[in-house]
Amino acid sequence: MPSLSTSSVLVYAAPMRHRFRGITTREGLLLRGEAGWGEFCPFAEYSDAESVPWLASAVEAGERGWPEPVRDRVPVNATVPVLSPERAHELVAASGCRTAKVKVAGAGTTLSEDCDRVAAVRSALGPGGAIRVDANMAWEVDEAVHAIRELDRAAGGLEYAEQPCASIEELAAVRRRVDVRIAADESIRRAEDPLKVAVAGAADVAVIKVAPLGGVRRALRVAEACGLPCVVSSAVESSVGLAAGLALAGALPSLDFACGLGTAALLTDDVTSTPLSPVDGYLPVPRRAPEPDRFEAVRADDARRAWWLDRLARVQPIQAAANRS
Ligand SMILES: O=C(O)CCC(=O)c1ccccc1C(=O)O
Ligand SMILES: [Mg+2]
Repeated sequence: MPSLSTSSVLVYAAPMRHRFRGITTREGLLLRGEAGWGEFCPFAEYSDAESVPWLASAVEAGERGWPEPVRDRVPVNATVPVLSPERAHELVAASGCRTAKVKVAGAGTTLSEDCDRVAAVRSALGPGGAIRVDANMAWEVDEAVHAIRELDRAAGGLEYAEQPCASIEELAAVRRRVDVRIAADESIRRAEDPLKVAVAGAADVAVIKVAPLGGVRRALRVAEACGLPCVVSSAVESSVGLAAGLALAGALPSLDFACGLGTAALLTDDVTSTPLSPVDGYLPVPRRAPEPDRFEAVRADDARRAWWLDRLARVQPIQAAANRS
């Protein structure tokens, strides 16, 4: 993106319905190229170097667009933050989704609270639904083995447990000891070598995210190389960023599980009047990102806009150089 006029750069700040990953407002920068809109939204604490693939993903959307899809819709999971059982039940029942991903092991919470939340989600889904849990690396191996067994019982069967521990070696150790499938998330998106996970026999499922992997094409290569069934998941972007995730899910040769792309529901508002909110548990595979025609509703203040423009200006030259080499 050689010259970005400021009119084609929008910075949004959308409040979240529930605290998620420690954040209460999701921010990001939208940029427009020949092919459409792209989203650049690394989390605030990410370094400039870590933000490079996120920009590559936005530039791909803006300048090239995405490869041809092989399906026109994608099943998605409801994403359940650390909430009371009552609110978790409500959220899942209202989602229309047949799969729910429940966040567990949140700071200051107990396993018994997690079990109660998971049981409430089962009652909302009924016996035919699928429940997965995500511990975001919170457990040690023994703790994970114990928690996964308890949660599996409380859920009446878990589809998989996502990233129970931090390291690949720990994931492999847990996987040998439990009957529940193990999914790798952080191990893939922040690993130097994303494929190490499969090699180590550490996971049954790979969670892949477009932005941290540097765009749809690069994520497709990671998916192919890892040789595992993939779940495409969001980084809780606006619908502009979600569209890239759907393009990836739409282009994967096979898709065996629901994707974590139903996260528009976690934001109180979106940048577009045509948000990618699931209907009956599915999202369409779009050819390009939706127009941010409701951007005014979530326009960031001048200070946050300046912060994002600064970040973009620092990351752009690094990304452009990486692209050339
Ligand atoms: O997978 C989902 O259902 C939603 C996406 C999600 O959970 C997520 C969103 C932002 C950052 C991290 C994660 C995660 O999977 O850990
Ligand atoms: Mg995860």
